[in-house]
Amino acid sequence: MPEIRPENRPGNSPGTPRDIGPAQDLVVVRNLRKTYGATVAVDDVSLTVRSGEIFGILGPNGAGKTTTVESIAGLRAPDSGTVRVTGLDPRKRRAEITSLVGVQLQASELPDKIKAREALELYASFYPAPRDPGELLEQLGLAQVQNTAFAKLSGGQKQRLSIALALIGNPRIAILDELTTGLDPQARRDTWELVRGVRDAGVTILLVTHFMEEAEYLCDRIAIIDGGRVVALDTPAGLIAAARSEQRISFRLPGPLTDHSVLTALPAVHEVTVENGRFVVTGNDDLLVAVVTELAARGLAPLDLHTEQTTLDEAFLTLSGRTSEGADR
Ligand SMILES: Nc1ncnc2c1ncn2[C@@H]1O[C@H](COP(=O)(O)OP(=O)(O)OP(=O)(O)O)[C@@H](O)[C@H]1O
Repeated sequence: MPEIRPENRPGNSPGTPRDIGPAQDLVVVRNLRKTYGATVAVDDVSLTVRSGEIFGILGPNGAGKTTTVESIAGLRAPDSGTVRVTGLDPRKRRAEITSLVGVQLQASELPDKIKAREALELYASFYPAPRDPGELLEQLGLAQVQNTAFAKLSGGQKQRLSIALALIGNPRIAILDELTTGLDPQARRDTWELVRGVRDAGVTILLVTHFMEEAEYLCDRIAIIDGGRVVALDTPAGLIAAARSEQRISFRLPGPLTDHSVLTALPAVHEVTVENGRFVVTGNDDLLVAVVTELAARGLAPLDLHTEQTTLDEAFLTLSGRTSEGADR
């Protein structure tokens, strides 16, 4: 019996997990460099995307994100370095790469009058083993608007259509670039759930974004790119941990604590301040347990206790050495 490889199996759908086997290195980028005249778009990028993950490329405008993923899709020729997708050179194996890698079309690139279903059927005709357009319309919640002209679709529907177009060729990898830009919060959430469903069905996702919240919510691993270089690459939790220099807790006390040195003497504590009767204590990872235990030994239970977490936003700023104005673009 011939082997049916997952990427050739028709009808894979969100909610029907593919049997993709153990994770493998699907995309391997080594020392990628790409210039446009005097502009260094990508200086030196190395990363590996494993099968089954949602891999995020996060960074400010002009960081080199799009040039990196376009090189992976074979749309740009690197000046130096190597790119391999399932071991293939995307510039030399165009036909295979086109089937393996689905690229999200920017929604505005479709003609106004084309209907959602027509667009999908047209794109399906470009691929050797496409997915069924009707099934994709159903799965992406577009069946009701399949005969609606593109210009009349809502922002969320246009975005879902662009995801459908990235998936129509039944790819192993989908590149989604600025997936939710311009969407309202509900449409953004809906799109995130959809992307998770696509991944759960076995499509590896390479997600380009400059939204921290999106990267933190969706991605298994994230490469932070800045100035054409990878400045950090880890899980969202790993990036936050790497950037976290100290923990901070704050609380009130039901009774007086006249001598603060009982807290400052604890090895886990760096600093104690009191603002309007509220204690703010910073220290290392053991801070919370150490402080609460010490207070309990004195019969004091802290009230209104808050622990402050480092966010991915703060991690990005720490790891890239940027100011918040520089990151929020
Ligand atoms: N075709 C091109 N010709 C000339 N310069 C380019 C071209 N494409 C990109 N650049 C420049 O290369 C740099 C990196 O661009 P790139 O689009 O890869 O970054 P990005 O991180 O995706 O940015 P954005 O978030 O704005 O899309 C930028 O300075 C950009 O102006």
